[in-house]
Formats: sequence, structure tokens, C-alpha cells
Amino acid sequence: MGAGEASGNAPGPESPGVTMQKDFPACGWMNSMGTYDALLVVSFGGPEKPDDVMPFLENVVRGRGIPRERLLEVEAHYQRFGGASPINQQCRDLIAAVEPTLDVPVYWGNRNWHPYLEDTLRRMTADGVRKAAAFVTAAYSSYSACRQYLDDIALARAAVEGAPEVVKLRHYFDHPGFVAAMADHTREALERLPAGLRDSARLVFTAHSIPLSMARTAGPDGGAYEAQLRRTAALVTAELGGDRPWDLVWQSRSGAPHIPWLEPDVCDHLRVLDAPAAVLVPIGFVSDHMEVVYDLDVEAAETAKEIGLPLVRAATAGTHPRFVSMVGELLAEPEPAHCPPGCCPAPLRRSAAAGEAG
Ligand SMILES: CC1=C(CCC(=O)O)c2cc3nc(cc4[nH]c(cc5[nH]c(cc1n2)c(C)c5CCC(=O)O)c(CCC(=O)O)c4C)C(CCC(=O)O)=C3C
Ligand SMILES: [Fe+2]
Repeated sequence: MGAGEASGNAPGPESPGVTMQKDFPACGWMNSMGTYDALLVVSFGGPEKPDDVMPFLENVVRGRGIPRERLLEVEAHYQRFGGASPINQQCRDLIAAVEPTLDVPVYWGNRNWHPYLEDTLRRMTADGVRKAAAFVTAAYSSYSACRQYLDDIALARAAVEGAPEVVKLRHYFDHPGFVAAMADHTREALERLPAGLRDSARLVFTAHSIPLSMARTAGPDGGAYEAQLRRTAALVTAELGGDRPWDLVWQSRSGAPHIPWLEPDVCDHLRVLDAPAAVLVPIGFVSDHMEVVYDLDVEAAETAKEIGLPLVRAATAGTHPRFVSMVGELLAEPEPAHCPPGCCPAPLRRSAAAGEAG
């Protein structure tokens, strides 16, 4: 989609002036605080060819106590898709849609795969960037979705002499742009169901499961990951109108079996669901990841087929025009406060508990 479409989407009262982007691309409005001279998109990273898969997975699970069997299982998911996750292309697409709406350059750095944050920060430093806003492709609180990215940014900055200051933009799980994108995509998914099932179809919101210990300590007061997801699910449902029943369930559980994670799993939930049809709405992910194209589109779809449940999956926010314009809106907000020090603490390392170093 082009910049025109992105900025031409009618802004709500919450986004005054956003339509100006198109007419005055260099007016500086998007950076009215005068604070940022670049946008840094920070993402998870993913493999792009078969040989990338194991090195990528080793990066992800280093020191995290993920059983070998789980790793091999996940490797097979990636290899089934030719060794490529959709995530990197989704980042490229988002950047291509966002960049023309801003008056600052956009950079991209990942946690677990090329382009690595550190390499990107090196380039930004060479380009003379002094203060960048970081847009992280994770909308919620929790160690994995927030603090770990802050730590990655800090580590990468420490490795690059003269690296720019990086300010992480605020959480956007309840931003009208994200909510509108997901509501739109949920509506589209409902349209794919037979007409007679649309009104009674259950909305099943999904997000990445995390260990209960991580869920309890998410956000400044704990419990923020699940609370924010429930808020987003309620906002998306409200935007659809009527009062449809909905559920929030979990997917992509990792870790050792004896460690409790958020439940129920989406497939278990579908099996006991008392509804004539269901729409999976992956609000936990801002774009298509392996978790979406495998865990939902293959695994959950097979479960639904087996039990005879009509099931469709809503598209992720991706490059929806309101999601794209949201990025510029976040950039134009006053600089967000830092997370308090105790917010979303790192979990006790399972590997350390098991006596391994590091
Ligand atoms: C909350 C959350 C998000 C959402 C926020 C965000 O988007 O950041 C997320 C995203 C993602 N997770 C991803 C991939 C993986 N996550 C793993 C493992 C884990 N995820 C966790 C949590 C989350 N993960 C946790 C607590 C673990 C256990 C290990 C640990 O404590 O860290 C593993 C190990 C193997 C396995 O799955 O067991 C893989 C390969 C990819 C890339 C997918 C692609 O390639 O398309 C993405 C976007
Ligand atoms: Fe993950």
C-alpha cells in the first residue's frame, strides 16, 4: 500500500492532524516534539532459508531451558515452510508502508536474526542519528514482549561506540489504530463464514502463551499481559457492535512440560467450545509469524476439521492502513516515560536453576 492510502485513512478524534502527513510530508508535524531523528523498528527476527533455521533457534533459546525435543519440533514447523518465517518480509512491508508517512528515516533491527540490532545501530551511528524512537513489533507488557527488547536495545547500544539514544515508544495494545485494524480483519473473517453462521460464531482471541511466573510479574503491578490482551479483545469486540461472546486463549506454548504456562491452549479450547463456528483472532501478534501460519493455520485448522467446527482466522494487523498510521501517531506523542525498574522482570533462568552456567 502507498503512503497516500496509509495517511488517507480517516483519523479519529484521537489522531488530530494525521491527514496532514500526505500534504505536508516534510513539515515536521510527525516529529513535532523535535525529539527523534529516526525511527527504529525492532522485531524478533526469523529465518529466511533452511540453513538459517537451527542457528536462529539456537539464538532464541540460548540459556532458556527449552527442551531439545521442543526445538526439533519447532524446527520442523519452519522447514515445512521452506525454512522461512513470514516475519522478516512482514517487517519490510510495514516499513515500506510507514516510511513515506514520516519525515525521518526508518531503520530495522532484530533480536534474533539479521539484520541484528547491533549492526543497525552501527549504521545509524555512521549516518549521524542521535536519538531514535523504537517501535517494537510487540504490543503488550511482559518480559518477552517488552523488557527483553529493552535489554536487547541496551546491549546493542553498549556494543556500539557513540550509538544514538533509543526511546521505546509506548505500548499500543489499546491504540485505536491497532484495534480498528483487528476489528476490520475480524469482520472480513466473519464474511468468509457461511451467512447462517456469522451471527453466532464465537470470537476466539489468541496470544502467545507465557510461563505463569512471567504472566504474574508482567507490567508495573503484575498481570499486565493478560489484562491488556483482555482489554484489546473487549475493544475489538465492541467495535464490531452487538454483544458477541468471546474468549481469550493461548497458543505456541514452549518450555519444559513441568513449568506451568497460561492455559487453555487454543486447540484444547476449540474441542470443548460450544458454538456453531469460530473466528480465531490473533491479537497477540502484530503480523504473520510462524506461530500464526503454523500453530493456527495448520494445527488449529486441523483440530477444527477433525471435530467438524467451521473455523476461519482473522488476518493480523500487518499493513492495515490504520495500523500503519498508528506508527506515525505514536512518534508524534510526547516522549513516553521509561518503564519502572521492576517492571516485567527477567524470569529466573531455568538453565541456571538446572545448574548450567549463564
Ligand atoms: C510473549 C511472546 C511473544 C509475543 C511478543 C513478540 O512478538 O515478541 C513471542 C513472539 C515470538 N516468538 C517467536 C519464536 C519463538 N519463541 C520461542 C520461545 C518463547 N516465546 C515466548 C514468548 C513470546 N514469544 C517465550 C516465553 C518463549 C520461551 C523461551 C523464552 O523464555 O524466551 C521459540 C523457541 C522455540 C519454541 O517455540 O519453543 C521460538 C522459535 C517469534 C518468531 C516467529 C517467526 O519466526 O515467525 C515471535 C514473533
Ligand atoms: Fe516466542
